[in-house]
Amino acid sequence: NQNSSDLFVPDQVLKALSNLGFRSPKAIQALALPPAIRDHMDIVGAVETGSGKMLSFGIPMIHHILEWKKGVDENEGATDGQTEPVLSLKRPALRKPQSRKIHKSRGVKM
Ligand SMILES: Nc1ncnc2c1ncn2[C@@H]1O[C@H](COP(=O)(O)OP(=O)(O)OP(=O)(O)O)[C@@H](O)[C@H]1O
Repeated sequence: NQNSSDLFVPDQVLKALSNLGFRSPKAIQALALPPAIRDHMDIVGAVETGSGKMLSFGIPMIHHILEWKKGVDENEGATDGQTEPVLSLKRPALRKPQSRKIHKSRGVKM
């Protein structure tokens, strides 16, 4: 099993995942996370239901939001000329417990 720390997942997200009992990535996550997080690539992945797709795109989204937030904080709150991330999930995805818990632990409003 590949360790989650090899996947370029931010430390605070790793901690949140560990608190949820997620200690090693599912196959789709191990494949999708490095190119999505490190290389900012767009990914198309097809695996059967329940294989872990949600966090394959959810974790890179959180990573990009944290990067954006860091930029805003460093500019003392100024957002001029910056793009604000908008997270839009369909209802079934929002109902998933890992969505709520990860966002809550990072203080991101949903
Ligand atoms: N790395 C992980 N370790 C342990 N459990 C995980 C991990 N990633 C996801 N899970 C759990 O596996 C289950 C299925 O994951 P998920 O909902 O992301 O699959 P999915 O492929 O998005 O499914 P669907 O196609 O139905 O949307 C969930 O209960 C989720 O909490």
